[in-house]
Amino acid sequence: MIRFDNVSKKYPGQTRAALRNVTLDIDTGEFVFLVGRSGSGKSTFVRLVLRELRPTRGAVLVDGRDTSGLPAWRVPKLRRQIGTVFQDFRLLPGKTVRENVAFALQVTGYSRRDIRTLVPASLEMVGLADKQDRLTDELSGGEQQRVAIARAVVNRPKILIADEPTGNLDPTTSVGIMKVLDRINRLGTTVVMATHDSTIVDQLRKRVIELDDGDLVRDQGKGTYGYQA
Ligand SMILES: Nc1ncnc2c1ncn2[C@@H]1O[C@H](COP(=O)(O)OP(=O)(O)OP(=O)(O)O)[C@@H](O)[C@H]1O
Repeated sequence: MIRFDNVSKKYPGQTRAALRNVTLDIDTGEFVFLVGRSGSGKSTFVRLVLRELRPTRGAVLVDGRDTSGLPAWRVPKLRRQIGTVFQDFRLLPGKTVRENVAFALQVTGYSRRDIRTLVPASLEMVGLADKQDRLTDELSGGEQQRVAIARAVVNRPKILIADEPTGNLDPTTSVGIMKVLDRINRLGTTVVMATHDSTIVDQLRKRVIELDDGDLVRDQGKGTYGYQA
């Protein structure tokens, strides 16, 4: 589903590459933790998958397609296959839970009928079926992150990328978020989660990919966090 083939990325004006010769394959349906110290290249990795960046060398393939060669008009279609969730939720203020999730579908031209079935189904999956008419500003952090997850997967993307999704949440709330991500993964979505949360990584024992200063230094099945922050 995601393939990095000898990928290097150097930002303009930088002497050191942010990623160096990274080769890996993430199969359909996998759950992968992406770990590494601050500045090790995790966000660069994520941005390459989303084709916000192009590799300086090598190729990034998403669902079999080399993203470098994609013309600009095909990029939105690529991104629709990839749901994204961030540490800071990024919800629309002043709107309800339902409106936040529906918005993602409205802007991509879904019919009202599809929106009426997809939005409640997605909110049900994250455990917010009873909060659809609440303003997101009035929800707890954990609930807001659930809304963001519902929005990310409402169009049933093949891949979900979560960049520090528990970074602003307390440990108990984080466990709830991980249950939701696990449920989405079990339904067939490939999940890549960049995280500094060692407790979660050590508890869930999924595949762990570690970056260190731009190098892929570990790719471990049923892995642990594995380093001291
Ligand atoms: N837009 C940019 N221009 C120049 N250098 C950048 C840019 N973005 C990131 N970098 C550099 O690339 C390297 C990797 O950064 P990246 O943001 O991918 O790390 P990260 O692992 O996501 O860090 P964090 O855990 O703090 O989010 C760092 O040295 C960073 O300073």
